[in-house]
Amino acid sequence: MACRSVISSSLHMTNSIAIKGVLSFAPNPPLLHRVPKAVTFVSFCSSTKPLTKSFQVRSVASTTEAASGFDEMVSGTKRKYYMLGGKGGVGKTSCAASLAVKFANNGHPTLVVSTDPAHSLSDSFAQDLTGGALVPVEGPDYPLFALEINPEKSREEFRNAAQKNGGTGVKDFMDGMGLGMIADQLGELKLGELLDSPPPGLDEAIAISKVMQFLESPEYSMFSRIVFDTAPTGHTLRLLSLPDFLDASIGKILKLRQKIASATSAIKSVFGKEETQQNASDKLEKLRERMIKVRDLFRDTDSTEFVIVTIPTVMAVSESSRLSASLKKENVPVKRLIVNQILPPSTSDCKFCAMKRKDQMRALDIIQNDPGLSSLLMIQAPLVDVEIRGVPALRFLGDIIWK
Ligand SMILES: Nc1ncnc2c1ncn2[C@@H]1O[C@H](COP(=O)(O)OP(=O)(O)OP(=O)(O)O)[C@@H](O)[C@H]1O
Repeated sequence: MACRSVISSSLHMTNSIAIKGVLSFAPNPPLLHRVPKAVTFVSFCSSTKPLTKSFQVRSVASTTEAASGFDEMVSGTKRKYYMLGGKGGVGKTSCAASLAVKFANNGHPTLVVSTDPAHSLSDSFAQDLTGGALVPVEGPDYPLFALEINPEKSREEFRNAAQKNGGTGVKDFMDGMGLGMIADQLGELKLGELLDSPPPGLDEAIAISKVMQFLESPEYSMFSRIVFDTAPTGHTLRLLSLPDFLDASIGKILKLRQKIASATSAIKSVFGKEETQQNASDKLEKLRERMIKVRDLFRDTDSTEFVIVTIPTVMAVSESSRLSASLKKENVPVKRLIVNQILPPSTSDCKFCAMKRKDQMRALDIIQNDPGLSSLLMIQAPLVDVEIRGVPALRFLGDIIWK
């Protein structure tokens, strides 16, 4: 038996076999402006009797009834950061992009940033957003810009600054001056090694610190909402401890540099390198400051929230449970859990759908019994039958998720 149970956009439906209900969203009070929107829920199964309208609307409502608390997310003009993260492929980019569109359509000049080395923002918005610079996204009512950070390029900048001060460049320099003991201390920092074969998460740490650098510049001051589409869980977890590690490493290098400054200044002035070293030192100090800002930003309950995205499978939920525990341990504020791609209701399932639904129920059950996950506000997002690409599709998804 062929069976379909879908939720579809009125923008999308051309061959609606059985449109069962139209639910008009009662929009939340706008910050500046909001366009009312109607979304059509469709459910049909080719060989079974059609669903009744009342069942349809009631069932869909049960899928989406838990409000995301968007009112709270959208209120206020003070800048807020939202970081969306989870296992690979669960829909982080779609959820992040739909949130960014929703903020922009509610009056917030918004920036959506991808720090995932495998960017998919361009695919999600169906626009070319590559290039490592601010790119305007066409479509939303208020300004929405996207930024895909190039981790390779950022890492190269970091490497250059570090090498001049504490990496192999300085080590060789000091070896040459008979300061081997200090050089050994430098070896302990393992910074050169770190940069040569960076662990997962370093790229992301550097990418986010790059964003911090951008945010200090005046052209970024307009953004009141900043949404991060982060790299998959493993990277994010390592990222949380990296700023501390890097901060300590850079701090040690700077201290060391001060110690040897007097010993080397005469030699450096002979070789005319004083100015270059000072510039590099300033750069490193700035990077260190940014790392501290990144660390503080991740833990600032007033302005930042990490939203966990998952799907209803045992594997994804287990990973989300670990992520939630780690975020808690690191004092990163988490309030919401999106369970994405939930099968919409249907009176009659094919064998495949019935099995899938049972699996999903089991995964939802695990969430309810998980001490960390169950304490979060669960937002259930349905599996839709459109590919989430382009602003209209993101707006459609956003209106379902962010209520
Ligand atoms: N609720 C949904 N219904 C239907 N398709 C969805 C839904 N959410 C996401 N998708 C689709 O799933 C695919 C993966 O989504 P997305 O790129 O957002 O995931 P991701 O977690 O960011 O992936 P990655 O870890 O690879 O960056 C995309 O094709 C997207 O259109």
